Amino acid sequence: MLDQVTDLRALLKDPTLLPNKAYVAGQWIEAADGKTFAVTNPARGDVIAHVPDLTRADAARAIAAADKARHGWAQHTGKERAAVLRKWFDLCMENLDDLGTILTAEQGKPHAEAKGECAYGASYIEWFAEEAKRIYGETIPGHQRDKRITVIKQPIGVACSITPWNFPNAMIARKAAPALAAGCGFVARPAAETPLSAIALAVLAERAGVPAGVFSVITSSRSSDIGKEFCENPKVRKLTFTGSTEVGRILLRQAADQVLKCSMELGGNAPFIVFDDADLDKAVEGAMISKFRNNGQTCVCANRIYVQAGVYDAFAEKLAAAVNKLSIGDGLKAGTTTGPLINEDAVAKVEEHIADVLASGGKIVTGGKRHALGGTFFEPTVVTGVLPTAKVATEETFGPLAPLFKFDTEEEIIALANDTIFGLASYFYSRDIGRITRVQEQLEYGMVGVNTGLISTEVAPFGGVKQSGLGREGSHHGIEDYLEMKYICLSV
Ligand SMILES: NC(=O)C1=CN([C@@H]2O[C@H](COP(=O)(O)OP(=O)(O)OC[C@H]3O[C@@H](n4cnc5c(N)ncnc54)[C@H](OP(=O)(O)O)[C@@H]3O)[C@@H](O)[C@H]2O)C=CC1
Ligand SMILES: O=C(O)[C@H](O)CS(=O)(=O)O
Repeated sequence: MLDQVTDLRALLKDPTLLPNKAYVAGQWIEAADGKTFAVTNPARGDVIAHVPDLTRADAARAIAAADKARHGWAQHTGKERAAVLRKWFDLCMENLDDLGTILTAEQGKPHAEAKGECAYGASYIEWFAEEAKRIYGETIPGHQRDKRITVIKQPIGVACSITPWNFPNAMIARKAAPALAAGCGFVARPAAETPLSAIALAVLAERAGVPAGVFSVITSSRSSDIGKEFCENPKVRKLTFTGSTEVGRILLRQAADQVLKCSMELGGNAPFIVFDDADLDKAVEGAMISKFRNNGQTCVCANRIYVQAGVYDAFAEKLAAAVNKLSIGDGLKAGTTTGPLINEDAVAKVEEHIADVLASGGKIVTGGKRHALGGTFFEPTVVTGVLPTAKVATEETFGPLAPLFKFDTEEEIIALANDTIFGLASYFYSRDIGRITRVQEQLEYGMVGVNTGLISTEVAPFGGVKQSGLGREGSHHGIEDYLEMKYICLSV
């Protein structure tokens, strides 16, 4: 338990996973001015570590080191880079228990779920270890008799990442893995709330043989300063960001001056649709995983739950019964299924959305208020009678609120589901193949779960359309964002 731990390392099998330093140019460093910032456990509010509060100058040093080290790294064969990434994957899996403890302590999700995230993150390292060997070019029949045309793919150069607190391991792994597989240099800046998972990943990358300078981790509370360095430093050729659409817009504006290539995994507002012909028990199972994974703090969470009129009451009753089985508590306590929210702002957002639903006649079926545990713990909540004009219909709750909207027809629900600036994930349950075919093609989203509430995997292209992002992560598509295509015309 973390009741009064002032140093998380006391809970680890391998305390060397947390040097509580930043990793820059192959060195474990403090901030030049000695400044640090505290990392707190959201379940208890106690400080579990202090890490260096690096500056823009430190980020510039990491970028310069990456720009120097990347050339030697790119001269490795794909197979040689694959071997290093495979070793990194193996070390992540060997240290899964400790990586999970670190993640739970800084982010709050239950230990089993945290280990699941770290295995999910490692799966991207494993996947791109394999993709490193398959960066193929092509030959094209010449347009003239004396011309020979080839196309080769080369690493884009220095890539920088900015990642959120909700998946502090997997979001970095999902970016660093393709970048390193492609032969890039990589500088990661994790969220200030959750820097420890990134530090542990760097420890294991160093042990796996990633050359000094190729991979750096900038721990800093100065997100804007570091972001500006990433966008303005001419040595940087790629920015990859996961976080809110609001911050994504800021970064895209900043990146424009350098015409910086950007990948953006941004906000979502996923519809979860249950048709009359659905298997209700499977739909409830899918709604639970989609809505309450990470306590509702994922970009692909069901944000709006639409239930066709004929099964609305039955679904609401079944969902509330499942929600009431959740076990709220400290993520390091055995049996916990749901941890705290990340901070007070997150609690306020959930309270705001619930109050808004109630003000327009909605009803609480279960939950609805802060949990008796106090702090940022919140009762998982189901509300009915939600109107299309509710805030939760257009804003991302990012918390444990399941708002049930009623609908009548297929045409009506397609229009409602698509009526958003977002387009990341969507889900629907039906057993009618004609309806499944029509609906999956009409939903304007980057990802569609049909009769499932969990779609994230390294083998498929993860990403959104509209204002949910640019580019895809994972799958054989994921490495393309870290490569440049070169056309060579040889006159013979
Ligand atoms: N599409 C996807 O895959 C995902 C999308 N998201 C979205 O992100 C939001 C929740 O995550 P949250 O962390 O609050 O999102 P934020 O967008 O607030 O923060 C994301 C990251 O950006 C950093 N940041 C914030 N402002 C700036 C800036 N001006 N310049 C550079 N970096 C900055 C943050 O640093 P710091 O926290 O230290 O300030 C953090 O590391 C939700 O909207 C969610 O939907 C989240 C995860 C995945
Ligand atoms: O940050 C997120 O919300 C993740 O992208 C969700 S997932 O990849 O773990 O599904």
